[in-house]
Amino acid sequence: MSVYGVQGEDRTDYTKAESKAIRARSRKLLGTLLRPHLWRVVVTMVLVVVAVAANIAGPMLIAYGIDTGLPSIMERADWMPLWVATIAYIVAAVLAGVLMYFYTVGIARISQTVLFDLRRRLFAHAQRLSLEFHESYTSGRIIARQTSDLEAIRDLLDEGLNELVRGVLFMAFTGVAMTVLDPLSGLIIGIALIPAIILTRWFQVRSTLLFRETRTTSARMIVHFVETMTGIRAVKAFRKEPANQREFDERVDDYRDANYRTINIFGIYEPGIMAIGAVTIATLVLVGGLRVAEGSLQIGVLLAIALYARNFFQPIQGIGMFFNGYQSASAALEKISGMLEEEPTVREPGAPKALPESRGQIDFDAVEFSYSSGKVVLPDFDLHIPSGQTIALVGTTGAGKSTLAKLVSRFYDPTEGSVKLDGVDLRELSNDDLRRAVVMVTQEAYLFSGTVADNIALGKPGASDEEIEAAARAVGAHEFIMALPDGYGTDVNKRGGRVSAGQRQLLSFARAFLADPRVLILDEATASLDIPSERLVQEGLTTLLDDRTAIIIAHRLSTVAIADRVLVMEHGRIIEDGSPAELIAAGGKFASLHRAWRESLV
Ligand SMILES: Nc1ncnc2c1ncn2[C@@H]1O[C@H](COP(=O)(O)OP(=O)(O)OP(=O)(O)O)[C@@H](O)[C@H]1O
Repeated sequence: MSVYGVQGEDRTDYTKAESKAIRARSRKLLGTLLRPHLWRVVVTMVLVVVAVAANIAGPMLIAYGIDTGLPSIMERADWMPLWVATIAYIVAAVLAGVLMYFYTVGIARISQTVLFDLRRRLFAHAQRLSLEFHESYTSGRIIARQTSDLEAIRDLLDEGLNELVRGVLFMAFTGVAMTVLDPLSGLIIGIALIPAIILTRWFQVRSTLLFRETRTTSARMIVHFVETMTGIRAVKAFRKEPANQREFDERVDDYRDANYRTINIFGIYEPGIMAIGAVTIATLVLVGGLRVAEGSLQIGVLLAIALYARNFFQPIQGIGMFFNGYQSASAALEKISGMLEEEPTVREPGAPKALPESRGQIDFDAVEFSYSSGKVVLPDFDLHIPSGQTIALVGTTGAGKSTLAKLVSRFYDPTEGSVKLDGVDLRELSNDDLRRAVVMVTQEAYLFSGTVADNIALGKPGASDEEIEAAARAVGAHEFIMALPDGYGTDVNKRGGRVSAGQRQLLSFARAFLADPRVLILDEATASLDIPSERLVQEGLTTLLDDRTAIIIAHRLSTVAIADRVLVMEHGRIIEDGSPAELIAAGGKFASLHRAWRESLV
């Protein structure tokens, strides 16, 4: 099994070599994200080192003030050392504050820029990837990459990393300062660090497991909720409410238990660290106090040691938490880097060929096609469509009609052979030329947020209002548009702007009319249309098909009447090919379909 791209995203049984490859991929991504900010990273690191050092100087200055400043006042009435200590203390505090501000702002700027860059890259990449990718990688997963995964990385960059850097520096500097002031105290704090590390390690291992459990139980709870609500009609129709409620209760129960357990370990960890801190301070004060009494330690030093020790263990919790954030962020980064590793299967050529002036002749030359699953959908396909012809594709479900349409619009490339438009292999055309020449109107007739006019104008960016209206008139959409609250300016997502399925279809016809492609592919949606809307759509269709090559995946036999030629497909092959009249006369498959349809009308 491979770990390339998003494959194996759900696997947990990676071999060592595979894990290494995945980690290397994440590191590489992180590298490319951070490299442009390298100097800024260095500057912020210098800032934080100096800020923490200035902060650490405080207790030492207090020790100096007490041990040197006070005796010199009492013995020589010399106030100078105390003044020096006080002013230095203030300067150090202000310096630490100011530098910490610049560090915080600097690190936030880096992390925000990195996140911005990553978000943009992900979006651009997801749009660039071929339809093949999107047909197998669900939109839910892409959304998770763009939301929860990026949030995990954001949490780490904004909070976790900051706490780690400050915490580690603070502890290291404090340890050094204590050792310099009094080596014995340094040794004591060093010894106290051992149980603190053991406890933190225990917390880290437990909390990783528990956080994972909270995430899983919460996801299971949400999935059940979403499933119930999206299927609420079926739930009510089949009286599934009590069963669903029971299941939901169980999942909430699991989630609650997981949360209890998490809170429980926090309840042990935090007081545990506090207790270690308290025992350490007590020991330091006791040992230090005895030595002060003995005269081998100055009182100011003892005070500084106590001040240091009081804050010493504070950052350790943040450092422990960092590793949790780190784990979810690195899992997120692994998934994101996997998606970014995917390459479009349909690529634009480096040196595209120009499309000759012509009106859309299509040729399938010895085309063989299979989806990545390996099943051959079109085994050996030859087809010549002269320009201007209107083709109706008919056939049983799964025969390969949509596949053929997807090959003409180059959403996929053939496995063998070639598909040509006006004599040029589609693989040699630029995306711009191809999209201008071939337009596919899908069943869903998707409307984007914006006005009716915006939606029609998608066919030809920058189209004038007159052009938009002319297109709408041509396909017979003008009347219903004028009846909308704001006419062409109606927002399609607002109440009142809601359009019916048939009207949506007409809007997508107007869009295609405005685009004026050489080749139009139409996956005709029918089920949702009533007879008057169907008639409306039929009229729009006739205008739309004029003067261009058209391939209609015909679910309705009434559409077939306007076709010049009918292709009947079965198992990826054309089994009948001719004008509607010829095929009816020949008495084959199409004739019997046609007969059944005529009978159903009576
Ligand atoms: N994205 C895909 N990945 C793998 N196999 C696919 C994919 N899309 C379609 N197929 C398979 O290819 C075959 C042809 O499908 P296609 O959608 O072209 O049929 P169709 O004739 O358009 O059917 P319908 O009338 O039901 O839309 C089917 O067996 C289907 O299972």
